[in-house]
Amino acid sequence: MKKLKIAVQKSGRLNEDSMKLLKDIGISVDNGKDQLKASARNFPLEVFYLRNGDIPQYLRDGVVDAAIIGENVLVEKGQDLTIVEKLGFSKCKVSIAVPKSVKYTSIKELEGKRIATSYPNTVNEFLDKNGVKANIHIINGSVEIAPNIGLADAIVDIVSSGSTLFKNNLKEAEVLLTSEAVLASSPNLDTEAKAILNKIQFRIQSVLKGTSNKYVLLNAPNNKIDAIINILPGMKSPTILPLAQEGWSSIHSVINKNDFWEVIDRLKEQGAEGILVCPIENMVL
Ligand SMILES: Nc1ncnc2c1ncn2[C@@H]1O[C@H](COP(=O)(O)OP(=O)(O)OP(=O)(O)O)[C@@H](O)[C@H]1O
Ligand SMILES: O=P(O)(O)OC[C@H]1O[C@H](OP(=O)(O)OP(=O)(O)O)[C@H](O)[C@@H]1O
Ligand SMILES: [Mg+2]
Repeated sequence: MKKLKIAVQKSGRLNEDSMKLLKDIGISVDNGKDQLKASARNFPLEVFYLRNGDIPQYLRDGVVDAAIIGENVLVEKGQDLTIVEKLGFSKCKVSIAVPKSVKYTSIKELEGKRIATSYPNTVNEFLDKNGVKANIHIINGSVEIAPNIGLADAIVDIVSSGSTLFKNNLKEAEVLLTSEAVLASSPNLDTEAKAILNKIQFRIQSVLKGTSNKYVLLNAPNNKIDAIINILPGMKSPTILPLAQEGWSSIHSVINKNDFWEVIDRLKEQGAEGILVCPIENMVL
């Protein structure tokens, strides 16, 4: 039976969440700290543990069919590759940063300056778009140190909390892109590989929908049901069941995680009691 070959970062920021996602979609596979590949026990999938930065070339060459990879790496090295699904973890930005002491008002100020980065294509594209010419110095790690040791006037690197910039006396000047982990695919998948990838995508979508929603159960007096239903949209419409206590009902529904606390406050105002909130593992619509 045909197996889909999927690349996952061998070690680093994406590894743990990528393996957790595979587990959450019901695929069990050995975590390969010391191995290059492993077969899933219960799904036609072979996992290749690779460096994030090498994955675009492997996808392009068809060595692997799909990958969990940082979107920023695809922007840098894989604009010809397809993003199948955004995965919601490892969110970060790729930004220009300059020393705190420098007055920065526009990208034009980087004309003729030295920029240290591990993302030369991303930087060149941004500079070209803005009609600025600068000298790019490619550095593979600890890019933020470059201005402090006199190697560059500015840097372009990943920013998340901003603490690495802060520690190095730098400030964010421009955001070039925002990124998160994505499921990407090779350009030339055959029908069988596509079918397996579709199954994986469907399962991922169900898990992502589940984790972005919560299941809510509450009790309410019958004369408040209409007001409460207006607050709770639910998937189709809320479920309403009579309670043993006369004049009361139990209402069940699904709420988006982002609206959660605000909705709960409004439910309480309308007389909801005994509110239970449960996580949703999967949501198949
Ligand atoms: N501080 C961060 N916060 C959130 N996401 C991040 C952060 N740093 C990196 N990432 C994301 O995780 C990906 C992997 O980063 P990591 O530092 O683990 O590996 P790397 O050194 O870029 O890659 P390789 O696997 O090639 O060694 C990045 O491409 C980016 O998408
Ligand atoms: O804004 P922050 O939250 O500080 O995150 C940004 C830092 O995180 C990443 O480095 P990482 O810790 O992955 O180390 P690395 O440079 O060795 O990859 C990235 O290269 C930045 O340096
Ligand atoms: Mg890193």
